[in-house]
Amino acid sequence: MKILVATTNEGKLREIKSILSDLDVELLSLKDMDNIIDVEEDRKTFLENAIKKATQYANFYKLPVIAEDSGLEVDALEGYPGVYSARFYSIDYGGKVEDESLSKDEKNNLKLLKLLEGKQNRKGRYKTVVVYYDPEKAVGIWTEGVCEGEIGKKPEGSGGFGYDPIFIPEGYDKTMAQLPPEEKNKISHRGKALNKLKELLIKIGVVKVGN
Ligand SMILES: O=P(O)(O)OP(=O)(O)OP(=O)(O)OC[C@H]1O[C@@H](n2cnc3c(O)ncnc32)[C@H](O)[C@@H]1O
Ligand SMILES: [Mg+2]
Repeated sequence: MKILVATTNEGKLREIKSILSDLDVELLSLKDMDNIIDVEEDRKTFLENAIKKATQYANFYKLPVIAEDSGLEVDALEGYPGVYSARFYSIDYGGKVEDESLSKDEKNNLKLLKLLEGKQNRKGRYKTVVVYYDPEKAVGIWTEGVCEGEIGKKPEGSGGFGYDPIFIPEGYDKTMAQLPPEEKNKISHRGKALNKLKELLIKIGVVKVGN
């Protein structure tokens, strides 16, 4: 069976495909589709955004879909960036970063480090909500995963994506970007949520292990 991994984020796509690689399914990406629709993420929670993405993509492409909404919540910033994690550099909270010579991820990280300058409490966590939705069989499942950690003082490492160069997982003295991908997938919010989803999909007979 085919499942569309409906994300525009290459880093997420890479990790989702690797974590689900032991399933007997063909994982498609938006690049395999004839045309790409844009789903506006205007909801207040990861769950609502993930449901919106999964249902809109599934109903448009008439395929079972896995979509997720995720982000970083920082305690000293009242939980920001949260659902604004992808575009944190461009929102009013904490001021905008306009340096067009930087990538979106670099602008997000620069803004976060600036807002945490001098702050003792650097605790934070990655959160994701993953949604599987099959419009034909009317099967909808969602799972979530959390990865506790703290924000480092400067970007380190070249692996992963997004906030990984400044996110130090609990129990580690390295950033997520300094860990090999398989290590990140074992401890990340995405790995936890997708492994829960895998278990449920196998349990209800939607997928099997082994390809
Ligand atoms: O919505 P889609 O198309 O899936 O792609 P996106 O990048 O916009 O994804 P989100 O809306 O879920 O925003 C998640 C942002 O949170 C950050 N993020 C999520 N998971 C991460 C991870 O594992 N490592 C580093 N940053 C992460 C990163 O900046 C993402 O852009
Ligand atoms: Mg998004």
